[in-house]
Amino acid sequence: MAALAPPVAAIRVAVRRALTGLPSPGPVLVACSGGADSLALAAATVFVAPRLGRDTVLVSVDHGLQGGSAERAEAVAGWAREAGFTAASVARVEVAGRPGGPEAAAREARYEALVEAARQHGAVAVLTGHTRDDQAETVLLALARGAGPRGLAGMPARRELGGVPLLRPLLEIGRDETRAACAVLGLSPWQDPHNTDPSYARSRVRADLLPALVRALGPGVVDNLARTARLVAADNAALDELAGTALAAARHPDGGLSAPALLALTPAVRGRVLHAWARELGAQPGALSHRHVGALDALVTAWHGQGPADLPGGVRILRRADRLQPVAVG
Ligand SMILES: Nc1ncnc2c1ncn2[C@@H]1O[C@H](COP(=O)(O)OP(=O)(O)OP(=O)(O)O)[C@@H](O)[C@H]1O
Repeated sequence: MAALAPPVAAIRVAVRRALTGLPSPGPVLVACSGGADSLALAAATVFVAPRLGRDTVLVSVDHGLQGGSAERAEAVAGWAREAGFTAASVARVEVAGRPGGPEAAAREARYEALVEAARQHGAVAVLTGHTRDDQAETVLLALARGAGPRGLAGMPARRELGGVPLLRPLLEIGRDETRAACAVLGLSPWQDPHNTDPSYARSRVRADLLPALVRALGPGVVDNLARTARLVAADNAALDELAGTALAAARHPDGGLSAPALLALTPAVRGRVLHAWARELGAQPGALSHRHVGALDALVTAWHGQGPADLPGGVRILRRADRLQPVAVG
């Protein structure tokens, strides 16, 4: 019997590891664009999941943004049925009219459709094909925009998505391995023109920055960036836990927070407490910047009778005596 090609084996092992951690029985849903990463993921999942007693569902999202997108999504779903997926379908989404840039709008529409499909099929997890290279790009982009530890932690291997776990089993697999696996399996991945379009920052990182870093610093760079993300994520989890305890201790029954209690915290924990509190009060995480948290922090650490801090989502915080208090705007 011929030996299993190493990239195929590595991807199957990664998928098996991710699925073995799922607590409840039920099908898993693979989000597949037809690109090399998610195609390799789909091929591994349809091999591994049935051996663990799980059904498999594949969904290909048609964003309707490029000519031929509907046909391509249908072709991916057709391949999946032949490959042995229990169910495979195309989800057509409307991207226009959503807030944010086109990439963000497409992502939001895609995730909504995936959650809806997961509900329909009773899927216990949604799997995406993000790789170690995607993670390295995410870390570099976060570093360049000064995102802080939350951004440097990159993408988690698991998070909640509308009540369904979102799993990224390939975060420690290289893009060269997904391409090699597709080649070995005789699969022809689709090349997304967006991935090479220089008008996207991520494409420029992929095409120019990462190759330049590898040339300058050696081939271990991608792996090291991904490891940085894992290390920072672990520190973030510890700091978030401390912040949760500190937030509870600083709370006043009237809904405010004690300024002296906040002042006694280390800046790293205080920043997280204020960030968590602002989110709890309704400030949208995507719009909540360092500047907003800095204005809240100044009410604690640089108090000189200044006016309120206005946060996104119509949240206003002012300081009264020794307390930070939310007040109605308008
Ligand atoms: N149109 C789509 N339909 C279903 N899932 C998608 C679609 N686009 C992206 N995804 C999911 O999101 C993941 C990340 O997509 P993104 O386009 O950011 O990265 P990528 O590295 O180009 O992935 P791929 O090679 O699989 O297209 C994909 O691996 C896939 O699981």
